[in-house]
Amino acid sequence: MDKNDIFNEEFNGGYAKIDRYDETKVTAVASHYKDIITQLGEDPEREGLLKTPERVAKALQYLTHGYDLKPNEILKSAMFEEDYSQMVVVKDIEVYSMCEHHMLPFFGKAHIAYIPNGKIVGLSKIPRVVDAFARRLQVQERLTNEIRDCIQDTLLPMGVAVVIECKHLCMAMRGIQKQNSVTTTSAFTGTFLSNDKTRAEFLRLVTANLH
Ligand SMILES: Nc1nc2c(ncn2[C@@H]2O[C@H](COP(=O)(O)OP(=O)(O)OP(=O)(O)O)[C@@H](O)[C@H]2O)c(=O)[nH]1
Ligand SMILES: [Zn+2]
Repeated sequence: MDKNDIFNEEFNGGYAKIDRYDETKVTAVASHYKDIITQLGEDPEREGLLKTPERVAKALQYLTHGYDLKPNEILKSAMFEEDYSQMVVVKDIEVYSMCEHHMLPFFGKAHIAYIPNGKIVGLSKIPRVVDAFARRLQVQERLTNEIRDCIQDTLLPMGVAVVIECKHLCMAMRGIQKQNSVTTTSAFTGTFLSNDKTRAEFLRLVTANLH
């Protein structure tokens, strides 16, 4: 099976099959989590917690499965020559990532545009690229730049625009505890950088989604 699809297929089916996980990693991570549960003052042997180390290990493996994906290969698998040179915008792409400082989730939406230069890409591949970079330990700024660079370097379009807006749980359920703050990051190449009108058009198309 295509490695890019291992977790997606399982989760499209609504259920994660245990045999798809890397059992060696699951066992190693789970044993650490058993210690962590003890250190937190809990009893890892009580019924509700017995399988928790393994569950957490599998959850973390899923939440970081982007390391196993090759985003540039994802794009290359569906690039088509096409004489279309207007902006292509894919907006409201759900983002779920983990902040690398606290390993707590940050989540929100990505809005992505490119202007073709002889080639278009299969639309679903853009959210797949977002996931490939988001499902890692991240900061929002690097996530934004990595998506931009991948699309620019692989598809070689006239320009790429990426806007991401996320809530960070490390700022909501701990720390500064701001429940409603949203962080917006953006990254541009080519025409989106050099042409104010093009950038404004992109921002106009996605602004309705910004908080
Ligand atoms: N720039 C950036 N910062 C982030 C992101 N996710 C979390 N952070 C911040 O990373 C910083 C880590 O700062 P530290 O002072 O080392 O950690 P801390 O003591 O837990 O900080 P507080 O969250 O302020 O309590 C915090 O300010 C977080 O808000 C991100 O995606 N981008
Ligand atoms: Zn954080």
